[in-house]
Amino acid sequence: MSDETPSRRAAAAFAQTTETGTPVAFADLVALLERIFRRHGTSERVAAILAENCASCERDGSTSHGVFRIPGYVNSLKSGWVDGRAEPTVEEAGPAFLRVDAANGFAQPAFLAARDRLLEMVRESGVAVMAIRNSHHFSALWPDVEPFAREGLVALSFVNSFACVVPPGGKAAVYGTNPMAFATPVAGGDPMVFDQAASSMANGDVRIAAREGHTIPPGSGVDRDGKPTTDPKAVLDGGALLPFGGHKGGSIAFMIEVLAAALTGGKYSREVDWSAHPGAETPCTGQLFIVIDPERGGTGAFADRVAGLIGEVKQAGQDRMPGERRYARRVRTLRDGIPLAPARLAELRALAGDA
Ligand SMILES: NC(=O)C1=CN([C@@H]2O[C@H](COP(=O)(O)OP(=O)(O)OC[C@H]3O[C@@H](n4cnc5c(N)ncnc54)[C@H](OP(=O)(O)O)[C@@H]3O)[C@@H](O)[C@H]2O)C=CC1
Ligand SMILES: O=C([O-])C1=[NH+]CCC1
Repeated sequence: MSDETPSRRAAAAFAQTTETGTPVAFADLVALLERIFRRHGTSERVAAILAENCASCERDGSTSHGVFRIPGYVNSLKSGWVDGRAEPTVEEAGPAFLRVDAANGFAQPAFLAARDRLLEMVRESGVAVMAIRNSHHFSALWPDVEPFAREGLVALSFVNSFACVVPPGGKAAVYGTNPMAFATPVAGGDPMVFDQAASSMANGDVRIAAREGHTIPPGSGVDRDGKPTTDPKAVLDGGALLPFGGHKGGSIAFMIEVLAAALTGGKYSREVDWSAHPGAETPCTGQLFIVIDPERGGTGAFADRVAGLIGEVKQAGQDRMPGERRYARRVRTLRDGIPLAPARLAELRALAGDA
């Protein structure tokens, strides 16, 4: 399998340093992360949800949003920027529209608080929308959407983040790295899930590249003077990323600001102001879900048709579909343990207060 996206190359470079680390069983990693979250002020429920989510990212090799992010979660909690005990409120805005106020808490517990009702709405109406606001999303999106596809549904999700991406030709960062994810059932196989930033790279991968001393690919970002740079530190220090694919990625970043912020009542990436909370890292914005029952299309063969299309794509020469790398790593790490660099493991144990 080739891994040619710039951010995947950066993540792979990071992953290589951890592949040789201490193998940790998935359940043990979840338990360790849960202790960290509880120790830093989240409720038991929030700790369990975030620990499972973050450990799943590490298990699947989504390293830009795995345990690398734990100090960021902790710093946001310590700074008082995010409420680890927030109680989301769920409101019905119509027969197929849920509005969720995450109350300055994390996005995943807010999402899970409304998920069962969303599923009922999809079964009743064939489609339903969940609009979450005042939510901190600091993770990958695939853990949110993959389970829908395993339940036979098509799901889309969009999140905006904090201003660190300039519009094409622009000088000021307006957009976040703004990921979107899509998940569909596939007959006889795992769901096809793609989950990608609207920027050339995720901010997390730029930070990993800076920490590991790697350059980033040409065309990924600009420095504080708007000049192209391959130095990740210049991007982080007053510079910015570019959207992927020029104006086309710029339009997707724009759409995601509209769907995840304007529509939900969350903040635009540009409006995120954490200056009063030094150390905070989790952007407080919004998230939109659209979930569809594909059986309402009436073909009776939806998942077979998708499987057929994937067959044709591969026959035409694409060596793998999005998600397949993650699934392969999931099998491997559930069997052999998740390799963690000893220094990283020690850091996590210290954050958990382990002796
Ligand atoms: N919460 C937030 O605000 C943000 C979160 N993120 C998260 O960061 C993560 C990384 O984003 P990004 O760097 O854009 O992702 P990548 O470019 O690494 O990957 C994007 C998608 O393309 C797939 N893919 C990668 N290489 C190939 C290939 N050679 N052939 C076919 N498919 C391929 C990946 O599948 P696979 O996973 O199987 O490799 C993935 O679904 C995402 O999970 C995203 O949600 C990003 C920005 C902000
Ligand atoms: O990697 C990224 O771009 C981000 N992850 C969470 C907020 C932004």
